[in-house]
Amino acid sequence: MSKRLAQKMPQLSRPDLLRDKMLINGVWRGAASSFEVTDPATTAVIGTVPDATRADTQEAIEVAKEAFKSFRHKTARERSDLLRKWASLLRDHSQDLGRIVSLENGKPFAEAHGEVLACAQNFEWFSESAPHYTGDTIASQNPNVRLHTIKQPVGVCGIITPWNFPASMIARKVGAALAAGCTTVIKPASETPYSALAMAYLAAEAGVPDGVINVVTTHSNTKDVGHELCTSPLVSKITFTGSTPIGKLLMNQAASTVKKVSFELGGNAPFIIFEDADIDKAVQGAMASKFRGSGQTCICANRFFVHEKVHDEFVTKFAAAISNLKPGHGLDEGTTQGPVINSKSMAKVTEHVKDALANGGKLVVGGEPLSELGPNFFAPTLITNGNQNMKVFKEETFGPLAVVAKFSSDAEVVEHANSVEVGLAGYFFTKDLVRANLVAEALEVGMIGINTGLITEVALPFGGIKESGFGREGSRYGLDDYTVIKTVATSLA
Ligand SMILES: NC(=O)c1ccc[n+]([C@@H]2O[C@H](COP(=O)([O-])OP(=O)(O)OC[C@H]3O[C@@H](n4cnc5c(N)ncnc54)[C@H](O)[C@@H]3O)[C@@H](O)[C@H]2O)c1
Ligand SMILES: O=CCCC(=O)O
Repeated sequence: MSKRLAQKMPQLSRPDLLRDKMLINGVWRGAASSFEVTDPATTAVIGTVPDATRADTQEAIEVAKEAFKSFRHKTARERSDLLRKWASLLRDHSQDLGRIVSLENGKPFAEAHGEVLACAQNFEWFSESAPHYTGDTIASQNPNVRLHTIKQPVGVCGIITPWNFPASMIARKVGAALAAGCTTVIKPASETPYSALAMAYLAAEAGVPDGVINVVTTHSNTKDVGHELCTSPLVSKITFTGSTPIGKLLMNQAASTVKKVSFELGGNAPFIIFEDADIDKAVQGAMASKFRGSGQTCICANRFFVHEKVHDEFVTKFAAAISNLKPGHGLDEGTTQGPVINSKSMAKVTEHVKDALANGGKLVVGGEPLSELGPNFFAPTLITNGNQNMKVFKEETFGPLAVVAKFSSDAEVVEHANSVEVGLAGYFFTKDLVRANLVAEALEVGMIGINTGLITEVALPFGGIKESGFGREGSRYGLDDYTVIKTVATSLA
């Protein structure tokens, strides 16, 4: 273990939560080879985990299929109790889990800890939903027929998740899956497997039966493992959160066996400030929406549109707030801004900054890597004079870059906001009730924040439209994606 690593390795009150094996059928085991996981702030190695193969994945799928035979018959109350216990263990160990999330993802500890609590809330939500999720009695058109529906678990779910929320992207899916009575094979991102493994370890402690939750970690065999999950006839559903290009690839693969699918894909959120907005509130919202996770959340504001009458006031206050951010290691006290995940992300932020400046942008704050902090730190950056020729107005940066464009009319700004292929989240600030309704209806996105930059909570139906995907996670719709409706017609004649 490297010295650099030892400095940042968090002290855990439960060191056994840092698992270095994968979980198949209740057994913690290795694979033929393993891969290294690194701390994005330093690139020091945290440890190694198994590099699962297609054969390992087939085994995990088979045991999940076997476990489904009995798990599907657990009563809703029994599944509810399991989720409640799991949530409670997550709360008990939230400090340790937060440290693991922060270490492997890079986000500040406070954000990582918040993510763990969000996981517990997800399990609590689905624990409450399970016993209340029932079919319907339907009035038939025929007096001699009775119709009713039953909702049944879809079966084995393949779960593929990204690194930006190493814990909560899994919780949203596995919470709903277990509430419905499904079993799962989880493939976490290779950058952040430890959070997934720790959560699965606590699931076993909560009493989740062997084979219900399986975790396969992989790096060099990602394509094979993904292909197996998406094409195996034993898997009934694929749920994926990640980029739009990989989503399209997996959707194609899943079509071969007509699986039920839900896809939470990339965004490119517009953030609009109208002339009647409360500017201080808008700055607060912009900070929360743009810089959470160092700009690496799928619902991060990516394109700022500010009315010409309030542009200068907003820019001055936004620049001051950005200058107050404190970049550093996520586990260091006082850090409010971690690194980006890797060199590929650094390259993308750098490219978007250069491109914006080459297309007439004016640098206000930041603009450069913070190499003295580590290889993956980029200064929180603000650029004005934004325009539609810039790359950042066409694709998400997924990094700490905010570019502001001026606008002068509602029609113009809505047209620009809708000019991209994706539609996940959108935000706007106004005090005008009529405008608020009309703009909310006009924006082509799945989720809208009005006078707020923070929208995520478990009660909110989370998901996108257009090329941001489909399906809704959390909320009262969250179980629909993990169940099938069976209709029963009974003849009385
Ligand atoms: N809509 C949402 O809820 C949401 C949430 C988080 C992230 N995202 C999006 O995810 C992207 C960033 O995450 P990322 O870089 O990890 O995305 P990614 O698509 O590269 O990876 C996501 C997951 O897919 C896996 N993967 C990659 N290639 C694969 C393949 N060929 N077959 C099977 N699996 C494969 C990765 O290992 C990871 O587990 C951004 O575009 C972001 O907007 C969306
Ligand atoms: O990155 C996507 C999820 C964002 C969130 O949970 O707020």
